[in-house]
Amino acid sequence: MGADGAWHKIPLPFMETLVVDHPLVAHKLTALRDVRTDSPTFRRLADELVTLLAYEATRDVRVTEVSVETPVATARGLRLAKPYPLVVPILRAGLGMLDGMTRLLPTAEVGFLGMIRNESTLQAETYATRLPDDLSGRQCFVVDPMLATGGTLAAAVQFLLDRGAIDVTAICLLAAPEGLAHMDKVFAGSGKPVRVVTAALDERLNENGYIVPGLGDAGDRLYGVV
Ligand SMILES: O=P(O)(O)OC[C@H]1O[C@H](OP(=O)(O)OP(=O)(O)O)[C@H](O)[C@@H]1O
Ligand SMILES: O=c1cc[nH]c(=O)[nH]1
Ligand SMILES: [Mg+2]
Repeated sequence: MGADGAWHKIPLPFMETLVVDHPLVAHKLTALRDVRTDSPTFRRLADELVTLLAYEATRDVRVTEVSVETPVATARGLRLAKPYPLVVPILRAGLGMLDGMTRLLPTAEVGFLGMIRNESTLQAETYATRLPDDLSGRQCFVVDPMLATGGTLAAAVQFLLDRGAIDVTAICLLAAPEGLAHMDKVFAGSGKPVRVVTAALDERLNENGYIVPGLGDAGDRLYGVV
């Protein structure tokens, strides 16, 4: 178990993977999965869940020592270190997690990746890239609700490592064993910390590459596509 039962790790050869164990996370995830949950509620739950997961996912965010004057005396404290982290939502579904992240990290810079999984090949295709060219020295947080085959997330993380990111943490609402194994294989030799923080490790992928039991297509459920 992790910090007093807050999370547990999935044993993988390389990549650190935390599953957050908290009754509020479990409660909200259960409602998110429910096919009867409508899009407005689905959006609210995704927003709330990412904030709960981000609390654990940002344990290693870099800080710097400062001192401030209180109304009473000088106090020593910490502030987020510069350069501030980069938050990268993967469009479309990652957008449903952006507000929850920037609420917790208001000074973070936001980059964007537009990616879509070709549903016949299950390969990720990138249609939009808005990232800083130079990420040297930067911590990055990628948000995408679903880690299924891992093709999308692996490509997204690679974009960031190629630009010099020093560590990348992916926050996903659900992960499949196949996706974690793929990420672990792809980044085993990268020499840079890549980690995943999620609310649940589901059973498997079905023949269409959907997470079982999962929650369906996250983008469609977020944006009312029926
Ligand atoms: O791990 P993978 O097998 O790559 O699948 C996961 C990806 O699939 C979904 O995106 P989708 O391609 O449906 O685009 P959308 O977010 O716009 O719905 C989801 O939002 C992830 O990005
Ligand atoms: O279950 C899945 C798998 C990929 N993408 C989704 O949105 N849901
Ligand atoms: Mg989708």
